[in-house]
Amino acid sequence: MAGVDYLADERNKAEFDVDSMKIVWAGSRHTFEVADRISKLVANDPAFRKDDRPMLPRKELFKNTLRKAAYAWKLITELRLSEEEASKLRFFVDEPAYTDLHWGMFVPALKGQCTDEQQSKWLPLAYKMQIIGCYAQTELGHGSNVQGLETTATFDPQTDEFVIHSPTLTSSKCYHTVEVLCTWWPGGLGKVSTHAVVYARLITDGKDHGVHGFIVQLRSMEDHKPLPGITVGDIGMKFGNGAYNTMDNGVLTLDHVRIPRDQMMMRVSQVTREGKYKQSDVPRQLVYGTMVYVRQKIVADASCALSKAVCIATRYSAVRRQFGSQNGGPETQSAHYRKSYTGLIQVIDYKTQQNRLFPLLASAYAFRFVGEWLKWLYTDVTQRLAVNDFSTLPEAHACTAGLKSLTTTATADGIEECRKLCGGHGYLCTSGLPELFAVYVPACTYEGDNIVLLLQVARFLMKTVSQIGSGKQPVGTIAYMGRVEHLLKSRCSVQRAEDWLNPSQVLEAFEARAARMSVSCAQNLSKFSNPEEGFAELSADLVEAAVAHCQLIVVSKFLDKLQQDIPGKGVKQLLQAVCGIYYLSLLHKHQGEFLATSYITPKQAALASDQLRALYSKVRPNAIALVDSFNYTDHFLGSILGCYDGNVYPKLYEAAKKDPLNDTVVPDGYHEYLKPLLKQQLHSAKL
Ligand SMILES: CCCCCCCCCCCCCC(=O)SCCNC(=O)CCNC(=O)[C@H](O)C(C)(C)COP(=O)(O)OP(=O)(O)OC[C@H]1O[C@@H](n2cnc3c(N)ncnc32)[C@H](O)[C@@H]1OP(=O)(O)O
Ligand SMILES: Cc1cc2nc3c(=O)[nH]c(=O)nc-3n(C[C@H](O)[C@H](O)[C@H](O)COP(=O)(O)OP(=O)(O)OC[C@H]3O[C@@H](n4cnc5c(N)ncnc54)[C@H](O)[C@@H]3O)c2cc1C
Repeated sequence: MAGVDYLADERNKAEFDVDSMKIVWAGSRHTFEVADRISKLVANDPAFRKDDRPMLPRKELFKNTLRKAAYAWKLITELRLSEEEASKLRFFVDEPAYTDLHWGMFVPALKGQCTDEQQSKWLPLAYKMQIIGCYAQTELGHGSNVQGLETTATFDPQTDEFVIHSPTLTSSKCYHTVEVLCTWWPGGLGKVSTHAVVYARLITDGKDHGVHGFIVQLRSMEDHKPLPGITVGDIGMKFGNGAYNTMDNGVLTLDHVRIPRDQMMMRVSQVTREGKYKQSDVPRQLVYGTMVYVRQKIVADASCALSKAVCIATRYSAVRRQFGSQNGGPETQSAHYRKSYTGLIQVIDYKTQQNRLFPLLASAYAFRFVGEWLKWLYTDVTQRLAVNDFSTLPEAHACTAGLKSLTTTATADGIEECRKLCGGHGYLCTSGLPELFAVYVPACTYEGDNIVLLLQVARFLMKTVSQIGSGKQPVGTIAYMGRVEHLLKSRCSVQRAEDWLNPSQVLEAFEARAARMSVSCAQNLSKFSNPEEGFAELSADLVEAAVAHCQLIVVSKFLDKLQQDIPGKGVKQLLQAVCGIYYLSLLHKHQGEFLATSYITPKQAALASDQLRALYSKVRPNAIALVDSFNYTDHFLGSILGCYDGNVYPKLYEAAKKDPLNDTVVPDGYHEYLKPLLKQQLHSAKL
């Protein structure tokens, strides 16, 4: 029946003010209002329909994405949307497209790597989309190993140009031979971009200066055909129907392509007219600056993807009933389970369901807050860099790399868990979860493979441990290492389950675990005469230490958030419970490490589990309101299982009827393949 809210009872149970929580989730009232307005604008416009994506053939799918992106741009210009509103519009359109790379990587690369003069030439064109750009770094043979890139940019002093070239064979220093060496993967490159920021080894006067960024025009502005020397195309279908196949990830070879000297991005280093290489006062690592920026964005995005999956799984878990009495008669399951008017048990009331779902709900909130903090950290480091203060760059690199790894791994795993939490129906495309997973999972690989990034964090940790006692006081997220002596000796003082709600107690537990794991790795490393050999041999332990450090950051930022003034009836109390679920579920999952480092005892671990169960009960009546606080429209969720009114079954039935396979009662192919088969069986049966 239209208009009935099947989740109304659930919503009435909420013990906190949902409207206030919506503002906490959005970050501010202003951000909430913008997001609310723009998400409704998108949801109410049929041009942004997306439920047909899994069914469309690739070419149609891609063209459809071009149409949506062009229409979105038309709206942005006609409605004179601000930068914030425009980026929200692209977000709520919710379709991977070349624009993600143009706005998300090309423009930031121009801003971060170009001189003021270069910016004044290129940025206005990019802002008006008179040129469309991508970020072309990864090659067929080199992704993680950026220093190993083989494309070259050789300065020609005769013409004042660089000659950009992809060699056809990898150089002999490689162990393997790749027949064609080309750029491979960049989004937006395959079919759309007119320009690219290409990363290549800079060679002047026969000397290799390592990898630098160059602005290269790829296609004619007249007819979109590739310019001379350029071969470019799409790399082919990727994981999942619909999903990321809206994006034209591309392949590019450059055959002695000439660009003017001033198209080298010259903020970090320059090549003079005479061909002299000059390094600015800024660290070379700033060439990697765009990656730091995007990793920070990816952390913020993780909470969006996870919260979407959690919203679907939570609403559906409240709708779905399994076991109990069919007719309100005697129970067939334990009386502990809350029963609905029908006598059937809502699956959300099973403790096993809560134990899988609520930590993910808590992670979505935790990632939201750590994402907010990381944005602050990034802004802070950018302001420092502007005045040549590079002191916080290593920490910013470690935090963005580590948190990108931690949050994307947990989110990808979490989306898949949400699919399983929805049982069989979670496997339907109409649940929204298969596509969400397929679109999200490459986040574990792009912008730095998650293990490779954790190894960067581990290097930072080992460096910090080696400097303990040198007088250099660790600061920021690593400040706890300054108290390492205390953390190595101290013991957890929890005596009752409620003691696990004490923030300082919790923080010390996570600090002690992280510090002990790092120190243990450093001690083991010191047994190797060759540190690099030791690092490689112990890399699995080092990755675990890096994860412990990153989890500590997320927990501490959630606890910090709770120190702030949070208005709204019951909002802070609920967030305290959610935060408790986040850290206690981590403690439970990594119990082995907390116990092995001897900070806690088995009894204290058991008390943590008792407290965790108590928090599940506290959160249960608020679960639907907690996911309503994300303020997602049904369009954005793209899921029948997660629809706001909970009217799941009729919608599933209607959607099934609309599947193209049901256009005819008798399927295409019946006369060719089924009828002869059935006839033959009939014939042999008669025999
Ligand atoms: C709305 C949602 C978001 C939207 C977003 C847009 C859409 C996105 C769509 C998806 C788009 C996907 C797009 C894509 O995928 S774009 C391609 C992304 N590619 C990668 O991420 C490659 C990953 N590899 C690397 O980053 C490097 O090669 C690593 C780091 C692994 C090693 O490197 P290398 O071998 O050279 O380094 P080293 O270990 O010798 O270390 C050397 C020194 O440098 C320091 N260091 C290293 N790195 C950084 C850094 N970054 N900032 C500051 N410092 C850094 C390091 O600490 C060390 O310092 P020290 O110890 O010497 O002091
Ligand atoms: C959907 C998608 C979009 C992308 N978009 C872009 C883009 O726009 N622009 C662009 O330039 N690139 C892009 N990429 C490329 C992406 O950045 C790389 O794939 C990524 O950096 C990983 O590098 P790789 O593929 O070389 O993985 P590899 O490094 O080959 O990883 C393979 C395995 O080796 C392991 N490994 C590698 N090195 C080490 C090590 N030192 N120690 C231990 N283990 C190691 C990894 O953990 C992994 O398990 C995209 C990739 C994808 C999937």
